[in-house]
Amino acid sequence: LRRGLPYPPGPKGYPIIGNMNMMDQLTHRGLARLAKKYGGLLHLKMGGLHVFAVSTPDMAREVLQAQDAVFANRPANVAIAYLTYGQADMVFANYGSFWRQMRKICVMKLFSRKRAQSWSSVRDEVDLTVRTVAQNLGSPVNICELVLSLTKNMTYRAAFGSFSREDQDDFVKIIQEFSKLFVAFNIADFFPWLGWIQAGEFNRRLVKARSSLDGFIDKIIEEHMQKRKASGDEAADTDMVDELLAFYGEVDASKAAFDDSQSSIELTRDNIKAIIMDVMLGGTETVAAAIEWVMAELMKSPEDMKKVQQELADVVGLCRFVKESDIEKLTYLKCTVKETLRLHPPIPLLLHETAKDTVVAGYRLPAKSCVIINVWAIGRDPSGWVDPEVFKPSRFLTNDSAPDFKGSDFEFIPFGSGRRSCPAMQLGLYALEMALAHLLHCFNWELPDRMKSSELDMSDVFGLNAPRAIQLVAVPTYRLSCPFLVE
Ligand code: HEM
Repeated sequence: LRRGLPYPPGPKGYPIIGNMNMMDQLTHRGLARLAKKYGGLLHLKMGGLHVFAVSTPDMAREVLQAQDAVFANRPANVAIAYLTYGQADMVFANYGSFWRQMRKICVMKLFSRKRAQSWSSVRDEVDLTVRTVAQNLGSPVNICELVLSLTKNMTYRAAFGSFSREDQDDFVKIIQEFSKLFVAFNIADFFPWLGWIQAGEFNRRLVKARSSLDGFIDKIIEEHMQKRKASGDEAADTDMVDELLAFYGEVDASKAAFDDSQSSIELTRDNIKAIIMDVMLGGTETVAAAIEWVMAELMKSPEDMKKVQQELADVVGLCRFVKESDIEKLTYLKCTVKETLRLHPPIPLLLHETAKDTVVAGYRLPAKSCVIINVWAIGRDPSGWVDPEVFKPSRFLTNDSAPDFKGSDFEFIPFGSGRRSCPAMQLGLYALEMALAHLLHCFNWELPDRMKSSELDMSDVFGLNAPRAIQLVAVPTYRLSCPFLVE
């Protein structure tokens, strides 16, 4: 029956290559343009690979709710399979008992509110960032660099505990190379029989990247194991590596079956390395891009900046610093964060894969197809939003039915929805809100060189994330009445 059904509409392709001449359209903007012509579920054929793009809230509901289990796998290209030790991590693991166990460990041991060290890493690094700004009052500050260094330090501290600056720089370079390789064009992904054309050079790059990560994390794992031995496994100050080492077994767990009935879980070194990489990739640029976009939107809209800062003055006052307990009362700041994540979701395209042949809206989708959910287009879809292109935080303020990002309002899914949604949403939001509350409470921000807010460029670029094309630079002045003590 399914074989008789048509594929969803899409641009006509050429024999053999299909739509590979349209590779450059596989971005959030390119796919949104195609969706205007072909609809909320469209079909492209990239060589031998079927690709489906989902661009409306209704279609997202079909895929992420009605048939969640069918769409819960991840497509793994050659680079992803190699760099994740054969999908031995959580982000790229296929849906099943292995992924379920990994996710349980990560949620309970790394991202939960009970893991105080992840959350205190946020507070310590926000504090250091505020001090850095206080030392540069009156001078232009590159906000992109400032917040990227904040989130890198935050994740690095949470993952590895203490760190030296050189170690961190090396690690950041390794992760950047991983990000590039994940999205690099590799002909073997589309025509496996043509892989030999590129194989030599591409494979050498993959091997080099993975052996750098091996060398780096092996050293850290050894140090942590020594520390555990010395303290009899009971060290009070545990970081993510310590938490993961508690599950370490000298078995080859990539081959071990993780069935749900197993009461004890064993992780290999490869699992531990791959999870740490997930955390660095998942938690660094996402949060940094979101902070920078909120700052940019507020500088572009002085009215909203005034409302956010007035709220901070009302709730916190101007003679003490923001405390964690203030955050829940900062309603307008929270609406501003939501509105920014609607317009600039840090992960604009979600990548899923079909586990079996299926039917959506009367169309056929074969097993092992790549399904791209365009969160960026969905957040701007006129069926879900009034004036979708306008930045208006108050749209989240007025009524109880305003969409929330918990995943059941399909017009607003910056953290995804369903089984594969972000497991660290609370931690990510905490970092985002703490950083913004401090930066906007302590300082006023002006654009440099008398630039008008209307002149601020809001273009984005496409990669694994969608950061600003032009880095935001602004000049801080101190706003509080209590003195700032820079040690
Ligand atoms: C503003 C911050 C963040 C945003 C907007 C965000 C967004 C997302 C999205 C959209 C997904 C994929 C959902 C899907 O494919 O359906 C995801 C997955 C994931 N995120 Fe986040 N994220 C954020 C922060 C973080 C942080 C701080 C961490 C870790 C420290 C993290 C770790 C992960 C992991 C491990 C996954 C993979 C889950 C899986 O495949 O089962 N994220 N995130």
